[in-house]
Amino acid sequence: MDEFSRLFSQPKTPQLKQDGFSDSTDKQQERTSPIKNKEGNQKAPFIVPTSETCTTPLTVSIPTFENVQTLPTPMTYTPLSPGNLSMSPIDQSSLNIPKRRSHARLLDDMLSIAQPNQRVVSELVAPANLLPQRVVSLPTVAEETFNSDSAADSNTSKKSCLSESGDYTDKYDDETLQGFLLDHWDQPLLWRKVRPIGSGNFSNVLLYESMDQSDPKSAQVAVKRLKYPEELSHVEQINTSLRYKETLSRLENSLTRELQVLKSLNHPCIVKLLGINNPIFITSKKPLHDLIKKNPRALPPCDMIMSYCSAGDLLAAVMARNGGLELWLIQRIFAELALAVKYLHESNVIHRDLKLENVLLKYTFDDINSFKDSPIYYRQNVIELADFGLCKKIENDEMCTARCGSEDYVSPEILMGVPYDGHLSDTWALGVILYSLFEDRLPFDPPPNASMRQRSRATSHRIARFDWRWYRLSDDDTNTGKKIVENTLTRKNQRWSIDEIYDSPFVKDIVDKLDFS
Ligand SMILES: Nc1ncnc2c1ncn2[C@@H]1O[C@H](COP(=O)(O)OP(=O)(O)OP(=O)(O)O)[C@@H](O)[C@H]1O
Repeated sequence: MDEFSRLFSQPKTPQLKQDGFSDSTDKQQERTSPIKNKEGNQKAPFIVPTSETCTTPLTVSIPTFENVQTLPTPMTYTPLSPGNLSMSPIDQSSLNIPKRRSHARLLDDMLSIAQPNQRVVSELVAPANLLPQRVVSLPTVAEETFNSDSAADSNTSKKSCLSESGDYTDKYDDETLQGFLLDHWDQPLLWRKVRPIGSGNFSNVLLYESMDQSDPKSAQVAVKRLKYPEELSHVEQINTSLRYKETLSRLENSLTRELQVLKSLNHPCIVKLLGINNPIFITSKKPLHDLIKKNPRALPPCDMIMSYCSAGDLLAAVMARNGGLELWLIQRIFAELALAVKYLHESNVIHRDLKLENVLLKYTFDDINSFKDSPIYYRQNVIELADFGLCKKIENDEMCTARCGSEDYVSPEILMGVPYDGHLSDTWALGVILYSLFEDRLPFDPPPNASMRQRSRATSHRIARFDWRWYRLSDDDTNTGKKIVENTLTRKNQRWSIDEIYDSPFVKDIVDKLDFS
């Protein structure tokens, strides 16, 4: 098995519980904690207003981010000027992005699902002696619980669930999926399993092909199979514990939100929900409760039938070619991503989990290169944005309080625990993505040639300090995309909105040429 195959065979790190982050209420609590300077002396307090009163607490505490408790007062963002670096210290041949490590999504909705002994984000600091190298996820307790690679396991439990769960199950076996295209609940269709294609913290994704192949749109589909938490998947009798009920409700909220939002979206650069294995997941407001009532012993599987992107996710694709994506390709991919996010924000949806793994490619880089000069180049989208598990439909000026996202992409205001504007957290994540494509490293990883001390600093610490800089592009004054990064990886009151990103020459030059109609 070569190195890349080995990397990708690693299960993703599950999203993790933050005990101190259980503020699922809308009202933000005041948090207090002394801020210390380098010597450990208490500094002037950092101020966090409450969402309700906007009064000033004396100090702030950052719950459970042990390594963040000594945050300095966030500094003005000062990326080092290109002139300060005569030569990039980065080894141009090395690629430092590839790390399937901390997909540490602080999923507010899932808090009660996590096991008490799961890792927390602050444990994901790079070991002090870590040399620049690829880092993969370390196995965790939760991975043992929901082994993301074990499609076979999930099939087994699926089979036993299904045989007992009534409707929509009789035609099912391990290799065959019965499902329904949206709003065609009276016409069951059959798909045959081809192979697993990916896995996340909350799902396994498998490729299926239609048995009759009559509809090209659903001839090949990606089936996103929800992973039920252990405590929900092996219920031998009706479980009336409070924890069980909370877990069920939170999972149900998250699932129905993802499905309803996906169902409402229609954009070429966004993955499509084509159907579902059981219409109750779409038609009921409380599908899991309804299903449990039907069969209290186990939950039947939830299989979302999605459009299939045959070239996989962007992180995997970038890794497979060891980075070094050409500028025109980065520009094209990012322009489509900006289009997708603009559409989402105009639809009052925030994504909250924008990252390289959630950008899916319809074509390989080689394929894109091969039709780059043909007229279809601008008529065909090359990406689809996926994973709406953390998305939220919001009112116009609604602020969010749920701390969620993936560790490397999360904005400082989310880390700080203050109510945040989800639009701006999305544009922060876009900045992280674009930087990563330009530099082949994540912006808040330990810098190349970092000292032991710098390495031991948490990613969250660097994020809170806006501590990033250009390396590979330090001397490049021609790349107009740099402006997007510089105006997104910055304080929220200076940060670009999606419209500003869209209007920047780097994006506009491409989107003006696109014609997906
Ligand atoms: N429509 C698709 N076509 C091709 N591959 C897909 C598709 N959907 C998902 N994948 C693959 O499966 C992986 C996991 O999917 P997804 O991110 O939706 O799951 P998740 O459990 O919500 O993940 P996360 O832990 O990131 O929240 C993706 O990174 C991608 O590699």
